[in-house]
Amino acid sequence: MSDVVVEKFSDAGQLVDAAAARLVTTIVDAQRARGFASIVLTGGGTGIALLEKLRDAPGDIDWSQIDLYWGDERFLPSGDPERNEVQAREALLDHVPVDPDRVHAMAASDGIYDGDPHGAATAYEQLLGAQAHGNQVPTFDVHLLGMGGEGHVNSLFPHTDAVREEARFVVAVTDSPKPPPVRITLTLPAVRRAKEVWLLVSGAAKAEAVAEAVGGASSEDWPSAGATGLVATRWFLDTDAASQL
Ligand SMILES: O=C(O)[C@H](O)[C@@H](O)[C@H](O)[C@H](O)COP(=O)(O)O
Repeated sequence: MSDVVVEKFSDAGQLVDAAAARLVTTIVDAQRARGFASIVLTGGGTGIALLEKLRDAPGDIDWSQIDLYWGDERFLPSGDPERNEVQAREALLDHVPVDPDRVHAMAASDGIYDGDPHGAATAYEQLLGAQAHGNQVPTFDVHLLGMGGEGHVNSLFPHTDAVREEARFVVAVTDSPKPPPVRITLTLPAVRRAKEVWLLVSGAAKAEAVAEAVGGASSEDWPSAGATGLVATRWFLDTDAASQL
């Protein structure tokens, strides 16, 4: 049984600062222990603010020894500012010496998977398998997540095939209730391959979903309830997001 850790902060800025500091330590520890770290990035305001903070305060991170993946992506043309990858590059990756071969972005809609998000999802699943040293998915050190007010994480929305998926590790979503409609997402079985899952959540609009997920609701109703790490699940909450706990 993995640990569930709930940490509360006075506001979103404090939450992001604490998560960034902890991420530096986690990455450095992983690099010292086995030579590299493996992190799944997320989009959204909080996830991108975390990357900006990491750019300002990177500690002893060895940028050449880190594998970066994405938990989900909006299936849009390359360079589109709404792509999580583009936002992550602007916030952090363009400014630090990461190894481009270790930055594993999901396909854009104007490349070889033009019109074929399912093909793009399959390709990303194969990429994960190729990086997994005999497993189907790498054992990520940390899978970062934001959360929507209805409990969505990655592009896993309530009462959808994607959140119910048990076999596939990456799927396409073609009818996302939040625009844009077409996305690629890791599934809950892939999220659960992370040693630690971190959920960064701020604001009163998320309070009900936080309470439901931490309280053990069904992931079909509240997807974040199913986002658990092998070793630990850490909730970084501001006071408002924690107000219904
Ligand atoms: O793909 C998306 O449409 C968003 O990225 C979304 O999934 C976001 O991550 C969460 O809604 C949390 O967003 P905030 O961190 O901004 O609250």
